[in-house]
Amino acid sequence: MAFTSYGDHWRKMRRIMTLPFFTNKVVNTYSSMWEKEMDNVVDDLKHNEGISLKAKNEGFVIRKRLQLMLYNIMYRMMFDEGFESMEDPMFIEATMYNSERSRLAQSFEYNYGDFIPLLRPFLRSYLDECRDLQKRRLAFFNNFYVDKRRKIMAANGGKHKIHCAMDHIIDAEIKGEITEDNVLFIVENINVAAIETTIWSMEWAIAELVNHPEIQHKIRVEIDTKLGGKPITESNLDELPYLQATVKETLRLHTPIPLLVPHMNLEEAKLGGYTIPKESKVVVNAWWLANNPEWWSDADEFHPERFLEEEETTELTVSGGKVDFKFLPFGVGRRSCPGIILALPILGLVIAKLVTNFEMKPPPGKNKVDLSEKGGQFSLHIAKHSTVVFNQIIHN
Ligand code: HEM
Repeated sequence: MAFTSYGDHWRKMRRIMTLPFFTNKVVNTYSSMWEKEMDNVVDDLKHNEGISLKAKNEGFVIRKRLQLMLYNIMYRMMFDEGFESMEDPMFIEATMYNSERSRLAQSFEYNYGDFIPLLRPFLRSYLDECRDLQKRRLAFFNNFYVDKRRKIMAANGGKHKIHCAMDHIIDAEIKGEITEDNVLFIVENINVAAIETTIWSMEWAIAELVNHPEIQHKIRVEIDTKLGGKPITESNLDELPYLQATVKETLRLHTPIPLLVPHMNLEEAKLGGYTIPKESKVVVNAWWLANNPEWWSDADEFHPERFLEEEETTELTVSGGKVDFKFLPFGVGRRSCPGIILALPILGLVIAKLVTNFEMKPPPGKNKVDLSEKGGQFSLHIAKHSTVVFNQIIHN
C-alpha cells in the first residue's frame, strides 16, 4: 500500500487494512499480548541461561531478542502464530527474507534509473535479483501463513469466526473486494513497514538511554511517582509524559524514515514561486524539519524535556488534532503512517519495561555506545547494533 498511487485502489486497500490493524479496538484487544511478549524479553534477560549471564557481565546485543519480540507481536496479530525462540527455523527464514528485501530496497541502485534514464539498462540484473527474491518471499508467506488461515476460514462450511487480521483480509478477498495478490502484498507491506521501522526506533532509544543514565533515572522516577507500583500497561501510558517525550525525542533525532515515502502530485502545483509539474516525485526531508537548528535549540542533543517545555506545541497526532510541521516522523495527511497507533504505545511500553527492570549500561571498558548512523535509500538506522549490559534492579 505504501507505494500505491493515490486513487481508488489505495483508498480501498487503506480501508480494508484499517479495521484489522489500525483502530483503538485492535490496540485494546492486543495490548496485553504485547505486554506479555515484552515481559518475556525481561524474563530472558534475567533468567534465560543463554542470555542472562552475558547480559549481566559482558553485555548482550539486544536487537535480536527485540526482533523476536516484534515478530511475535506482529505475527500473532496477523496470523495468530508465534515463534518459539531466536533459533526457531521459521523465525530464521522470515528474518532472512525480510532483511534481504530490506538490503535490496536500501540500495541506491533502487532508483538511479528514475533520474538518469540512460543508465536503466544497467539495472537489469539488480531488478532480476529483486524479482527472484520477491517470488520466494511471497511464496514463503503464502505457503506457511496465508494458506493456513484460508484453510481455517474454509472449514465448517466457511462459518469460521474472524480471529486475526489475516481472516479480515481473506474475508475481503472472498467478498471479491481484493485479489489474491493484494492479500499477499498486504502481508509483505506489514512485514516491512511495521517491523523494521519499529525495531530501528527501539535500537535508537536504547542506545540513547545507555548514553544518558540520567534520562533512564527520570523515567524510573516518573513511573514510580505516577503509577505507585501499579504495573505499566498501554492504558496508563497517558500518565507518563516524560516517557512519551523520550519516544518523541528518539523519533526526532533519529527519524527512522528521514525522507518519508516519495509522494506524487497528481496535478500541477505552484509552491513558493515554483511550478511543480504534475506527477513529480516529491521528497520531504522530515529529518531536516526535525533537526534544523534554527527551529530547535541544541538540535543535536538528545533532550526529551524539549517536548515538555519549549516545544510543548509539538504533538504527534493519531488522527486529526493539531499538527506541527516541524515534527513529522510518521508523515502527515492522508498518506501518513496509520501504524502510529501501534508504534507509539509499543515503543513506550518496551522502554518503560526495560528501564524499570534494568540499569542499561555500555559494555565494560566503554563509557558510551556507538551512535554512528547508517543511511540507506529509505532508512536511517544505527550502524552497529549496541551491546548493552543489563544490571537488574531489585524492587523491594
Ligand atoms: C516507529 C515506527 C514507524 C515509523 C517511524 C513509520 C513511518 C512511516 C512513514 C514516514 C510513512 C510514510 C508517510 C508519508 O510518506 O507521508 C509510513 C507509511 C506507512 N506505515 Fe509506518 N511507520 C512506523 C510503524 C508502522 C507500523 C507499526 C505499521 C503497521 C502495523 C506501519 C504501517 C504503515 C503503512 C501501511 C504505511 C503506508 C500508508 C499509506 O501509504 O497510506 N507503520 N510509515
